[in-house]
Amino acid sequence: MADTQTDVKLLDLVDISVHYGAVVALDRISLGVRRGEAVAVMGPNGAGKSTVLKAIMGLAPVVGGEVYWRQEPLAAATHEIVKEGIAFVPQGRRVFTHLTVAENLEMGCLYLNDPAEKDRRMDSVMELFPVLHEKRGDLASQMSGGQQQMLALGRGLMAGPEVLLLDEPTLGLAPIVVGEVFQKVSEISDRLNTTILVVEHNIKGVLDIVDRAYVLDKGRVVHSGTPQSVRDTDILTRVFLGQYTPPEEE
Ligand SMILES: Nc1ncnc2c1ncn2[C@@H]1O[C@H](COP(=O)(O)OP(=O)(O)OP(=O)(O)O)[C@@H](O)[C@H]1O
Repeated sequence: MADTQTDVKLLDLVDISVHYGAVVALDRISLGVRRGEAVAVMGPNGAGKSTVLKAIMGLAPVVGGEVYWRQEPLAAATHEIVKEGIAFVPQGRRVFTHLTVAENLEMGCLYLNDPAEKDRRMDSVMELFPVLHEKRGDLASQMSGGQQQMLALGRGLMAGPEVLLLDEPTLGLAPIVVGEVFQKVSEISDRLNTTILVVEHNIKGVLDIVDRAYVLDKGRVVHSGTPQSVRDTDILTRVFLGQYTPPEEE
């Protein structure tokens, strides 16, 4: 459960702007996640959702603002961020298809020089995802899309993260599998108490498993609050139909 008594964020983006040349992908957005929370980032295509995660990972051209991690500016290089306790599960799963399931999982904690801890994490991931245990010797290429997504989540967990960043975990999956992925994300949040920031296009599914949500439109936060606060407004309809006008322009 999140520490909702305080507004202290474990991961906090303050006034972040990202420009890709003339394209303003993020325009002074502020959003964050408290320890133990599961938070969704939603919005139409091109709203800037993936860029939020890339800005945290040092993979986007941030031109203004600051990313704070445990209340200090996040200064680690992209390849070092996982050691800080932040794991990124990218869009499209990106598993290593020519490696086995177990080898893919090991890739999640390459930097770890503690075989006992590696085994402990492997056991914990296999317990959470029985299918990965069952198929541990199979090539990842032999797995279905849903199983590859479980593998991608498992690989992220092998880093032993405090925060898991998930970019569209249900994209391209069959409806029946979508429910299973949300169920697993929910278990990761509830059972492992891992803090989660998830970008997701499946509004209904994601609102059922998060504590809070941000709605983005054209690089700005246009709503933030509990899932119920999102359901109670017509903000999503307006942004998805392109009918949202920022207050200062109304
Ligand atoms: N590498 C890039 N070069 C140029 N423009 C980019 C790049 N990456 C993203 N953009 C632009 O930045 C804006 C935000 O993109 P982003 O991918 O973050 O949106 P999104 O909300 O995740 O969209 P989607 O739901 O389609 O994935 C878009 O206008 C996009 O075209």
